[in-house]
Amino acid sequence: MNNPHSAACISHEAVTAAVYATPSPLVQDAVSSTTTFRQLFDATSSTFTYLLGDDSSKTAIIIDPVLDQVERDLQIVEELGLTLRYALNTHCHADHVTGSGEIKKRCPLTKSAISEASGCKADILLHDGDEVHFGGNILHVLATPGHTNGCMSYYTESLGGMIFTGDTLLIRGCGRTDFQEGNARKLHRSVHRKLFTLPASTKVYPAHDYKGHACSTIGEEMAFNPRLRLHEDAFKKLMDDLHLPYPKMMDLAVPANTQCGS
Ligand SMILES: N[C@@H](CCC(=O)N[C@@H](CSS)C(=O)NCC(=O)O)C(=O)O
Repeated sequence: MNNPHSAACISHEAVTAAVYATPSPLVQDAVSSTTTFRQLFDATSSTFTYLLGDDSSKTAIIIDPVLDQVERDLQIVEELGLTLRYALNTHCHADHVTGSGEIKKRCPLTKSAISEASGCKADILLHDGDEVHFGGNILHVLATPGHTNGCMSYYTESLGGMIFTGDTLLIRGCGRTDFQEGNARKLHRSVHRKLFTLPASTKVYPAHDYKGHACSTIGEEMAFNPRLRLHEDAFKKLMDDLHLPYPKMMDLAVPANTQCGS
């Protein structure tokens, strides 16, 4: 099924208005039964995978699974008695192969999802303002292009407010913008116009960390992120001058991830 509106979404306008207002009315009125949250790490690619479970319905979602860690991830899902409904990707990763396809093979009830703008195949193609429901919980989909054109961040009011930023916003850093339609100005605008309008207490969970961090908050990143504190022109110059080597697995990962969980 390629239509997200039947499977995962309602009321785009209401969500968009609520998510961008500060403080969000949804944050104040949130009713949620998410009590299971796991941050998992793949040391080879320095990738974080997130598992969120709804304790009432025992349904769960996984964000940015890594192929090499599917065994580990599904063991936790099983041990906690959860049923995976969605395997979401924040974008088409260039440094590792997504676990979505393998998870779908082993858990037939799980649907893969990624943004339509990514150009990747998946069961559900997401758009800005969509919602992903699991049990009593809602994940709000925010388009945050810049690292790639199809980058999405996922926001939930559960557990005091969490944003899964993919490679858009890293802790005290951000995703590079020198390939896969990367665009420094777009990334700066995504962060300042969307992520930095969330409540300051919102916890930030990125897709990667290379320095030993695990979590931050929107308020902390607004104050201390050395890249995103810069104005747009200075940010673009900094990003244009990074000259980082390409990810080792890029030539394998991008074609594989374009097929995603199809
Ligand atoms: N050495 C790693 C790749 C490291 C890297 O380029 N990370 C990306 C995200 S994965 S495409 C990035 O945006 N980094 C930002 C930065 O400032 O380092 C490998 O070979 O896989």
